[in-house]
Amino acid sequence: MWGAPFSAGAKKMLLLGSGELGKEVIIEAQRYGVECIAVDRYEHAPAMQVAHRSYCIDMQDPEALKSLIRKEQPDLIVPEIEAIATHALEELEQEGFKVVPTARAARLTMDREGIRRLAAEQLGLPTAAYRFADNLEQLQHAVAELGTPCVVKPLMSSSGKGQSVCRTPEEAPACWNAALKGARGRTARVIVEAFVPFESEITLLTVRSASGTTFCPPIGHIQKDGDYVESWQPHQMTDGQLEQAQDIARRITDELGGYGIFGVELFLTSTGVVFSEVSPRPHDTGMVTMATQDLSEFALHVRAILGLPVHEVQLLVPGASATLKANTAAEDYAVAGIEEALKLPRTQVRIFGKPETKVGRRMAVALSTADEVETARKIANEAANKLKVEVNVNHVK
Ligand SMILES: Nc1ncnc2c1ncn2[C@@H]1O[C@H](COP(=O)(O)OP(=O)(O)OP(=O)(O)O)[C@@H](O)[C@H]1O
Ligand SMILES: NCC(=O)N[C@@H]1O[C@H](COP(=O)([O-])[O-])[C@@H](O)[C@H]1O
Ligand SMILES: [Mg+2]
Repeated sequence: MWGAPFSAGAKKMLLLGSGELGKEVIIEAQRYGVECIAVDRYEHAPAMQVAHRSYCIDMQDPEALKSLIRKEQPDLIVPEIEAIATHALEELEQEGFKVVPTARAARLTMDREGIRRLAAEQLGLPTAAYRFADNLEQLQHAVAELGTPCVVKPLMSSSGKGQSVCRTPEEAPACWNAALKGARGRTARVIVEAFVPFESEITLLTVRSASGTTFCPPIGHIQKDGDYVESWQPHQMTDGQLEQAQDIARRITDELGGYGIFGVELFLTSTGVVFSEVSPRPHDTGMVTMATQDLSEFALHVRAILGLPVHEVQLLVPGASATLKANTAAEDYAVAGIEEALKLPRTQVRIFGKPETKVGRRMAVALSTADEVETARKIANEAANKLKVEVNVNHVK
């Protein structure tokens, strides 16, 4: 039970990170009459454009974070990205604020070391062999121990930023420099992972709610340079693989606790299912659920975090998503080709409305459904190819 937005009895949700995923979370929360506050490090972020109000702060600055939250007094603090001063969230939780799903989950998953040690060393989940390194010498030692190819990632980064595959020991210095450049956080430490020769990879969206734990049908995806370019649902798996995947997802999400959706990333290999990482929030590859499920991953997240019941998720139709990325940096841009994309059958597009482009920045996504996943993938890719980011179009206002 809650009052209208702006009233004393309003239910207030404060989102930390305001990208394309947060935009959909806020749209779903608005449907429940929740008062929505969007926060990010830059102005006019996508979720800010659909929120009741917004703030631009450095979310890695604990003092800035605490003073905003104490001022706003939200009922729910919803992390939408990893790069947040999570120790400040733990302090706020101690004061009685509710962090989604929990402040500890946000802290452990923002840092690849935290979640990897928990998954592999505490829970005994199968993962790639790994080492950590604080400098080039340690990285070279780790590469020698793990063998090549291996994958080097900054401890704090997402969407593949700063990640590289080290194919020979000679490539180690280039990998070290790439990690330093791409790290979002304030640490120079990296994780080095043995390369997993997977047959396919999936996201198993897992919802923890007042009704218990429920799983969405598996989402298959393809990543380029560590970032997702295409996803589809359902992904064909054997009963045995699905059982292993759900078992891993249940163990890691039970350990993290709290209510909300989790994107559990898994590799399917010839010898079994391997845990990769988990997001305690909606997942980019899960955008496909806006077209395929009765309740999208965003609707499920909002329902779960509000403490509402969540029933078994219904897959209504097979579908796929394909992304549009910018290839140059520009402040003036437009997305062309929307009409052509929408001429394709059973296709929708979502344009995120980011204020500027950057090299490799995700700007929009095409969503298609069909009677077969393969057809949906083909059409979603065709639709995304019709979309173009045109820069410096010199719009006259
Ligand atoms: N050890 C590995 N072996 C093989 N491929 C890997 C390995 N680690 C990562 N990858 C590939 O790189 C992709 C991105 O890796 P990861 O999920 O760790 O990065 P990320 O920056 O956290 O991405 P996101 O934030 O989009 O989830 C994986 O989905 C997979 O395709
Ligand atoms: N893999 C994580 C992911 O997809 N996160 C999504 O991307 C946004 C950042 O985009 P930007 O880098 O273009 O600002 C985040 O805010 C979130 O919505
Ligand atoms: Mg990932």
